[in-house]
Amino acid sequence: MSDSEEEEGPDRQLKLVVLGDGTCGKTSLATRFAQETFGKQYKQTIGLDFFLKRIILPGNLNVTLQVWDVGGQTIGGKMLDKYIYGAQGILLVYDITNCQSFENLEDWYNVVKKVTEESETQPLVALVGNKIDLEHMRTVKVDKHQRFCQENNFSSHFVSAKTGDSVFLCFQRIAADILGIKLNKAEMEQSQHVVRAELVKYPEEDNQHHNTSNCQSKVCSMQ
Ligand SMILES: Nc1nc2c(ncn2[C@@H]2O[C@H](COP(=O)(O)OP(=O)(O)OP(=O)(O)O)[C@@H](O)[C@H]2O)c(=O)[nH]1
Repeated sequence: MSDSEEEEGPDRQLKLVVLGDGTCGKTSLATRFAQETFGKQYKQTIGLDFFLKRIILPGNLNVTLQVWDVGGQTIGGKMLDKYIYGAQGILLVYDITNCQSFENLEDWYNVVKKVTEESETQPLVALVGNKIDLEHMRTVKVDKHQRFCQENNFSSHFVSAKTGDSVFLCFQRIAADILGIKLNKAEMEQSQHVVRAELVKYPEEDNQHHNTSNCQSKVCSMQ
């Protein structure tokens, strides 16, 4: 073992379980975080998918996050308890444009409580509102989200798996909270994803240029 490995010590491993209704974006969230990709095509998760990602927290602490992406159809099934068992963090995910996906989190959380009531240590639970790129279609009010967090002592997150907005920050904050590490403002700002939007400039005189192949395209970066 090299000196630097000795100094760093072994990686910490955390099990994070992602729960919520089908199509709220759990797989998209996990793949955005672990692989930095996003697929528009919906492919239902049957049972469970599994992702690993190593992050570094302040103090040079290496943490490997095991992300358990649980299919939305597993609620009521026999395996769900086993997936949740031993988790240090639970992400309760809903789609901000789909009220039902928010209301149903009560059922998901009841399963979590049942599985963990006998455990010595309770998992950290995070409420994650996904699809904030669709803010104009929001049906779940921010107030409702905040109230649910306060009533149950959840940490609060809003993300977009599609654009990547706040996804890394969400996982980083959850890992840091579990390990009792405080992130300062600069560290959190560094983790904010830059959202890239495609700007397309159409020809000014439509009747002269019906062919759009000479459109100019620029990329606009926002934070
Ligand atoms: N606009 C938008 N679409 C998203 C976002 N996240 C996911 N989607 C889309 O929503 C659909 C469902 O996403 P999934 O990640 O497969 O949903 P899931 O929760 O894993 O679904 P199950 O496997 O059934 O549990 C897909 O078509 C995604 O492309 C997002 O942040 N914004």
